[in-house]
Amino acid sequence: MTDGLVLDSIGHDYDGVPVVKDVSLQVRPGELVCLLGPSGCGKTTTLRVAAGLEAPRLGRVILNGQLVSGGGVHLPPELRHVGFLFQDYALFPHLDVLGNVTFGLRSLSDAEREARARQMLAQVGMEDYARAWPHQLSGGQQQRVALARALAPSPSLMLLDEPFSGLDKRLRDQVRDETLHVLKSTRVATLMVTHDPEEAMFMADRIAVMRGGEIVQMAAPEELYNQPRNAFVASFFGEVNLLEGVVRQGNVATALGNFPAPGLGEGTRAEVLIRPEGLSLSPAPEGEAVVLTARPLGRSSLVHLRVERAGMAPCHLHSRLRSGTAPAEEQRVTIAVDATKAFVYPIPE
Ligand SMILES: Nc1ncnc2c1ncn2[C@@H]1O[C@H](COP(=O)(O)OP(=O)(O)OP(=O)(O)O)[C@@H](O)[C@H]1O
Repeated sequence: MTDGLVLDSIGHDYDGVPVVKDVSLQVRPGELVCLLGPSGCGKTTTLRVAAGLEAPRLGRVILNGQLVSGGGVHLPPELRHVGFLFQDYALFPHLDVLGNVTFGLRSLSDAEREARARQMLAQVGMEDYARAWPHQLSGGQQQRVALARALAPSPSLMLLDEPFSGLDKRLRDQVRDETLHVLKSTRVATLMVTHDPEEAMFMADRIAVMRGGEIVQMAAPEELYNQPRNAFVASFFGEVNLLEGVVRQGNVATALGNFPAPGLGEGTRAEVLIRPEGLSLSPAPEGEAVVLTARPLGRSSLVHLRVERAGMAPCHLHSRLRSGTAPAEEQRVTIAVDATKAFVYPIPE
């Protein structure tokens, strides 16, 4: 038996238009997995399938070893033992905080319900607000109560859909941090939808990057950043410099020199993506690049470069350097490339 959530070859469409295509993933107890991708790529539909709000057209959903969707079975959400946290926290306005958190604890005695609810409120730092009304709470406080309410029945799976997008930036960072710690301490399996790569990297043990209804790559954040499978994933996780060329004898020739292109055939058009922090600069009167501007951005500086190499079209690149180490404007420099921050992919025909 596999604990946690298993989505096995899920396919779903609306009015005959496929929006989720052959999605398989697993979320283990104690693990937080993010579905990440641009608007309309099928993240929410995948989450709704896991919740039981949609019956998938293809594939199976298995929760703690029990088949809950597929093969003629479809268990409704209320029988799945799943906790929800969505963007609009939707606390019940006619119940106070304690009433909201005890709401889902039907099978316990009154005293047990209250004890459990108070325990959950303490876990999210809201024990002093048990008798407050939702409208008296800030957005962040409402979100914490919603988290306590969702976790109170000890669900076997938590589903979060853009849960922080209604909060302003400073509050969002704080609530995100608290939510991560509470989820981790309860060891509940969690599947979360976000379109924000930074948020996914902050929250997730593993991220499933989606595009056009499919999972393009699923891995730990570090692996996605350092070993992206294609140009879409590489550029989704941060700025990249883009150079193009044609493969000759196993290399792509660019304005920054040759890059190995293992596995790509002679004459293949290829793109080289290099993260700005992968370009380091040394002042040199005969250098191939000139500094256009250098902008301090807190801990780092972003240097704009114009690269001129004989026989190649000039190109504009960005280098990100430790603050205080940027060369002066109009300085000539040579560029060294950190090969671990450069990625070569064939350009699709
Ligand atoms: N109930 C529905 N009926 C018809 N089409 C729908 C329905 N729900 C979603 N869609 C469409 O299915 C596609 C996938 O939507 P989904 O909400 O799963 O994507 P998403 O990645 O979560 O995007 P977003 O971040 O914008 O919510 C979109 O093209 C959307 O317009």
